Amino acid sequence: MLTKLRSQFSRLWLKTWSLVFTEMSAQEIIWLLRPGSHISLLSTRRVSMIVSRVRLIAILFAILTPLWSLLDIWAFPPEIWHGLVAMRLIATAGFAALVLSLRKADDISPLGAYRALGFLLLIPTAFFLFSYLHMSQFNLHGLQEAFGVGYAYLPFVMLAGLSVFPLTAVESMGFAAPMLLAQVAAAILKLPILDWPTFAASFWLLMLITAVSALAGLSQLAFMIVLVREAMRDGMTGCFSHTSGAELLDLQFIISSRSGNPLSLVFLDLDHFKRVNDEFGHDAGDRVLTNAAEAIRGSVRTGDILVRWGGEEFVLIMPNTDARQATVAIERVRKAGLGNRPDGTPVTASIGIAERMVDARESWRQLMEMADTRMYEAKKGGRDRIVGPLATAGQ
Ligand SMILES: Nc1nc2c(ncn2[C@@H]2O[C@H](COP(=O)(O)OP(=O)(O)OP(=O)(O)O)[C@@H](O)[C@H]2O)c(=O)[nH]1
Repeated sequence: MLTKLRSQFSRLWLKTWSLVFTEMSAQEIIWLLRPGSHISLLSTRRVSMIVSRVRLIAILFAILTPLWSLLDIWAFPPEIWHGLVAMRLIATAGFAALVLSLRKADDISPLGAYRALGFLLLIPTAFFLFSYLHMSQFNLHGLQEAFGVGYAYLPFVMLAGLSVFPLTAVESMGFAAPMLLAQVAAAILKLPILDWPTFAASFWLLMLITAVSALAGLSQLAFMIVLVREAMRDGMTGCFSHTSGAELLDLQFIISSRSGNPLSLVFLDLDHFKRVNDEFGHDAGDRVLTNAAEAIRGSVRTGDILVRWGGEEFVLIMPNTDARQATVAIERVRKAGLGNRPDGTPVTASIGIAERMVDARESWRQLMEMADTRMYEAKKGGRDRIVGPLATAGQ
C-alpha cells in the first residue's frame, strides 16, 4: 500500500516537474525529490556544499549571537537579560563547537552533513523556545515588547535560511518540520505575545516561507545536477570525463576492497590513431573516437563504466569482474569491432588489463599504472592485442 502510494507520488512528481525543469531527465527529476538514488559524484559535491555553507553560517552566528547581547542588556532589565545572555553564550558555544567539528570537511559523509545541518538548526530552535519561555514570565511594554516580538521572528529567519542549501524536497520538509513544531510548541505554551489568531497567521506565513525555501533549495539542486552531469561527461564521446572517471574509480576501488569482490580495469589505446588525423583530418579522427566509444559501450555490461582517459585512450572500469571475465568481455569487444577508419580498415586497440586482487594492488592509482604498463607491453608486442594478468591474447 505504502509502496504503491510512493510510486504514484513519484509519478506525479515527475509529471509536474518535467514541465518546469525541461532540461532534466526523468532520473534527475526524481533526484530532486529524495536523495536515495543520487550518484556518488552528486552526493560528494552536495555534501561539500552543504558543509561549507553550514560552516559559514555557524561562523556568522558564533559572532553575531554574543554581540546581540549588548542590545538585550540595553533594552531589558537585568532579570530578563541575565537569562537571555546566558542562553546566548550557550548558543555561541554550540556554534563554535559546530565550526570546530567541521574543520576537516573533506572526509564528511552524507550523514555527517545531515548532522551538521541538523545541529545548525537545532541551536536557534532551542534558543527560540527557551528565550520565549523565559520572556513569557515577564510583562513587556513599549520597546521591550517590540524586542520580545523580534524574538518571535527567529523561526522565520531559520526557515528562510534553509533556502541556501541544495536540498531535495524530502530533506527540506524533514529539516523544516522541527522548526514548525517549535512554533506550535510555543503557541501551546500559551505565551503572552502569541495569541491564537496571531499564531494561525504566523504559522501560515511560516508554511509559505518553508515552501519558498524548499523551492529555492530545489532550484539550486537542479542547477547542481546539470553542472555535475556536464562536468561528468566528455562532450564528444559521451564517456565519463577523466576527473569523474578518477572519482568513480576511487569509489569502486573502496567498494571492492571492503566487499572483497574483484575489480578489473581495462586500458585501451587506439592504434596508429595519429595517422587518421594526419591523413583524413581532425573531424574524421573525432568520428573514429566517437564510434569506438559507442562500440565499446555496446559490447559491455551496463554496470561497466567507460571513461575517456585522454585523447585516444579509454579506461573501462569493470566492477565485480575478475581478470578472466574481463578478458572474455574484452575479447567480445574486439570481436564486435571498434568501428572502421575512414579508409575502411578496422580500428584496433592495444589493451592492458589489471585486476585488484590477482595483481594485489593497494590503490586505484597502482591498478591504473599496472593496466597502463600492460597496454604499453601490448603496443610493444605488435599492437591489436590484450595483455592481462592471466595471459597475453594476440591477434
Ligand atoms: N581527432 C582527434 N584527435 C585527437 C583527440 N585527442 C587526441 N588526438 C590525437 O591522437 C593522436 C595520438 O597519437 P599518438 O599518441 O602518437 O598515438 P597513435 O598514433 O595512436 O599511435 P600508437 O598509440 O603508438 O598506436 C594525436 O595525434 C592527438 O592529436 C581528439 O579529441 N580528436
